[in-house]
Amino acid sequence: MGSPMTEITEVVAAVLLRGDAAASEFLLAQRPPGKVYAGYWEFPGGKVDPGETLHQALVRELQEELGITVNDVWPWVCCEFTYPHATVRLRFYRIHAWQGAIAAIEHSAFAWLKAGAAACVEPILPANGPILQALALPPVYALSNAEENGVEAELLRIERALAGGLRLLQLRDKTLAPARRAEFARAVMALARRYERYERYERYERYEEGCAPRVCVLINDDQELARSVGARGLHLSSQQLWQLDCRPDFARVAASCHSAADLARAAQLGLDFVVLGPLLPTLSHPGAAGLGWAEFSRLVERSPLPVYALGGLQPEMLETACRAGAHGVALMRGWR
Ligand SMILES: Nc1nc2c([nH]c(=O)n2[C@H]2C[C@H](O)[C@@H](COP(=O)(O)OP(=O)(O)OP(=O)(O)O)O2)c(=O)[nH]1
Repeated sequence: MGSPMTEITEVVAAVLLRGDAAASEFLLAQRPPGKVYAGYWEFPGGKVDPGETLHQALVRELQEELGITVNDVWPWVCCEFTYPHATVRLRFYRIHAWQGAIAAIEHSAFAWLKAGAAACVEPILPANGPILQALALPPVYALSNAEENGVEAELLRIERALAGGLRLLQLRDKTLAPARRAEFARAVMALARRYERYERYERYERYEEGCAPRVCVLINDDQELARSVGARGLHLSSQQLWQLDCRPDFARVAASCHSAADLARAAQLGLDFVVLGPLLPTLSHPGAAGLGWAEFSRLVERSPLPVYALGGLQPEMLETACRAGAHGVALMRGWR
């Protein structure tokens, strides 16, 4: 028999969401007196009973705790955390629809919080800090494609997209000549600054001066360029993922992953999110078979980091991706 410290308690937790993607809110609930961590705020949910599937446990917990019925749930991130009382494996699910009115059957109070803004309740269960950060990520991660579109046309596309609400952009274009790429990066940063609005985000020390930029540009592969143009984000290739021994010092760090080992490495380095692919055959690699949705789901099932699906996707595939466990979609051609 294993010692209690090595046993893992399986827990399911629900991120109930309302509003559209641009201004969504999620529900936190306050743990009642008598429970461990009484008074702390959590996502509704609880332990999986013996013999139950994760889905059955989630449906039961939400009926017992909130009096609502759910059936359409999207698997999202999974993290392990060791408390003095137990080591838990928390499976988070995003839920956009339910039947019944939410009632405080077991909790002391509820609060709807704006995704990406400072949490207005405290204390929050210690395992949940990264979860709130993940909720601040938008559904689309846009990848620049100046190589195909030309720099001027790409700047126009970026400006239009920023005006339309794009918040997460990777400057890719690895084959542009270095001076041209630097010029492009400076121009992209100038655009991003024009569309940047700051929101208070004081809980997470990673952000300078307690603020999270609403628009984040991540430079692919080049820390020096990222610093020289003032980008707050860095995107690592899967190769760099294995060359670095610690997380580079940027507000947001992401990486490209192709395997379970890459995903584990990104989590170990404490990155913010990853892209995983290629999902489907792409225009750039037409002959290569993609992972497909079933393999994608299998790979992301235990990922503590939010995952964007990448490769041959269209914006309309966002929901399919989310049902497979993705946080969102990374697009090179389909964003506008
Ligand atoms: N429900 C929930 N539990 C969380 C979250 N974050 C987090 O670390 N946990 C931990 C706290 C607990 O150790 C464990 C959940 O156990 P619990 O005591 O709430 O489980 P339960 O509802 O089945 O309650 P009980 O029958 O044991 O009284 O997971 C979260 O966001 N939601």
